[in-house]
Amino acid sequence: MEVRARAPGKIILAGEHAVVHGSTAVAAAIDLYTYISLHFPTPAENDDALKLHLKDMGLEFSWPVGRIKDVLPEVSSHDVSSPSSCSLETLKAIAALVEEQNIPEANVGLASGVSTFLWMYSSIHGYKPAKVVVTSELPLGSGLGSSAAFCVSLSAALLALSDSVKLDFSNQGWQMFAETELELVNKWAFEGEKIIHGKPSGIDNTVSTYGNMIKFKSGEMVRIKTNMPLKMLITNTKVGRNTKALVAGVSERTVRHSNAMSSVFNAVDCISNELAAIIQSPVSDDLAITEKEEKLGELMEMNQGLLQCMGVSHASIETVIRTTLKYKLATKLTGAGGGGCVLSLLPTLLSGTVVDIVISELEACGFQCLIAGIGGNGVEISFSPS
Ligand SMILES: Nc1ncnc2c1ncn2[C@@H]1O[C@H](COP(=O)(O)OP(=O)(O)O)[C@@H](O)[C@H]1O
Ligand SMILES: C[C@@](O)(CCOP(=O)(O)O)CC(=O)O
Ligand SMILES: [Mg+2]
Repeated sequence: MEVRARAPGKIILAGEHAVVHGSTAVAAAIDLYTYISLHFPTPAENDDALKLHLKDMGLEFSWPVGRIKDVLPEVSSHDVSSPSSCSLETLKAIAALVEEQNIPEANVGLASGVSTFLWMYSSIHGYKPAKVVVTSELPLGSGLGSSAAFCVSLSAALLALSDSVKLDFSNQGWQMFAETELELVNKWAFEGEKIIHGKPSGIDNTVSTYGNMIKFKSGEMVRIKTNMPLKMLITNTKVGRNTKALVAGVSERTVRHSNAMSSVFNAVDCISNELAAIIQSPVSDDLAITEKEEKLGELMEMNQGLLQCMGVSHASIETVIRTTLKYKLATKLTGAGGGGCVLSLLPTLLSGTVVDIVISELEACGFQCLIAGIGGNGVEISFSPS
């Protein structure tokens, strides 16, 4: 039996970083996915290793299950139905297992993903041999939530073949989990995100699990139904950055200037709530849509100004803002910032020719542009006999 899981990436329309400090944020799933396949060897295959194949990078890792048991003797006693956090001590032991694999210098960022894998796998399946293959359509470390899509798809695949979840294996094609199972998938994924992000708000794993569009505050999600067409140009500045370091930087600034930062976070909270209200309000005609788009654009620009206050913008992001402003497009960073991806709102009445010109100007700067579908399904799984 083999299971495949796929989980989407996301864009944050408003509220990144502030959401870590209790403000509201608004996020939507995008139609770019991370895929995980999980296969338990048959006795005939006589394999006693846990194998992880990161196909896009051409990297394969393998641990004898006995070695994992020696290094992590406690981890398999986890109650799968109630996830808890990975302790610092366990994380240190896992780091030794990761180090043995000699991840190439150019891919060191993957170490936290590999640690997350080892912890989630052994917590849910103990010391059982398996082969796990990962592929992703998402750029890693770019603000589109690759870390959450990885944790959610991994959590879904692992739980799908665990005793804690009951599923219909005979179903063909992609299928969704029931509500209580989704909750468990999301909880495990959040614990995984903690290993990668340090202090995640939970918005990324939640939108990747449930899909569509959500409003999120202090761990609570409210589903949003869009009442207007929403088209965003996503520009990847290709400047690498790390969410954990950026989140920590904002926290340090919050300690230094607590009153000023709490006003910034409060302003972001108002922006996210207003943005969500606009997206949800009914529209009667094209004029109403144009008015709503103008308000959304203004709110995105205000949010970007506040992200700059938090210290998470970057020269490459400012270049995208300047370039798109020539065509009157509103732009803000999405995700952790510091480089990574930037969103520009494409109004409904904007001509395709202008969009093409903006894209070619941005690509001439060395950036990469894409227009992703917004608001699709969350995590799904599919079974195949093998
Ligand atoms: N497909 C994947 N395989 C292995 N690790 C992954 C994968 N996707 C994400 N990760 C982990 O997540 C990290 C990127 O997460 P992060 O810095 O939060 O950026 P983002 O979530 O915006 O892409 C990677 O460096 C890696 O450790
Ligand atoms: C900055 C933050 O708000 C979003 C991070 O998203 P990403 O990992 O850059 O895709 C952090 C969080 O909410 O956990
Ligand atoms: Mg992330």
